[in-house]
Amino acid sequence: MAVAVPRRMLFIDGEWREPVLKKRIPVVNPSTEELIGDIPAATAEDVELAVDAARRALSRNKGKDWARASGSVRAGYMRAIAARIRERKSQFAKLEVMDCGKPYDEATWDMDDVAGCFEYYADLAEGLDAKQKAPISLPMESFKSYVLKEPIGVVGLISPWNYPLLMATWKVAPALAAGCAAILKPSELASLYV
Ligand SMILES: NC(=O)c1ccc[n+]([C@@H]2O[C@H](COP(=O)([O-])OP(=O)(O)OC[C@H]3O[C@@H](n4cnc5c(N)ncnc54)[C@H](O)[C@@H]3O)[C@@H](O)[C@H]2O)c1
Ligand SMILES: NCCCC=O
Repeated sequence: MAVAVPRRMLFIDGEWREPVLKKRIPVVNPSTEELIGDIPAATAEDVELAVDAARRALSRNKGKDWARASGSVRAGYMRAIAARIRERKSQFAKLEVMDCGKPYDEATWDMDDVAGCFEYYADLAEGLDAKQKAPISLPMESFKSYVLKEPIGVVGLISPWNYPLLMATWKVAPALAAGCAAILKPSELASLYV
């Protein structure tokens, strides 16, 4: 059942980095109470870097790369994430068993839910394209009005320990579908999947 615990780092600006202050948090397997590894402890310094990178990502290429890309472009990335989750389902499930003590079968169902959640929001992202600039009927023909759906920008997401990857996905997938840039702060109690 046990899998090798990878050495985790922070993913900021498209690359894996050590935290600025190099602090780490021990990871204990709740079933065996063994120390099985550690995870990076981000501090305000790392958050500043992440926020800065997220803002730059949103404005890159005048927003056309992500925030103002079509919903179907974003959906393509989200379906690719879902496919990779399915490919590595067993590995992720085993890490969650060691990380938060849930049964393997349940962790496996959770991974199916994770992939399904990315696909669900990919569908919604595609649906956004058809709704974009939907006209609003007004009583005077000299005025025109329509609905323009825009991402709110950079969002900060805090997720819990008990369904680590699934609860992160419940927050990350809708944010990506909407065209936001997301900064995820997973639980310090269960973050081996990151
Ligand atoms: N636990 C669940 O089953 C569940 C289900 C659905 C959604 N959620 C959502 O997940 C989120 C977390 O839920 P939870 O049950 O872990 O709640 P919680 O209140 O126990 O959250 C604790 C987490 O919040 C972090 N936190 C608190 N203040 C912070 C701060 N100022 N800066 C950075 N991190 C801070 C802690 O480090 C910890 O990781 C909530 O938004 C909750 O609505 C949880
Ligand atoms: N099936 C997942 C439920 C997660 C928490 O509300």
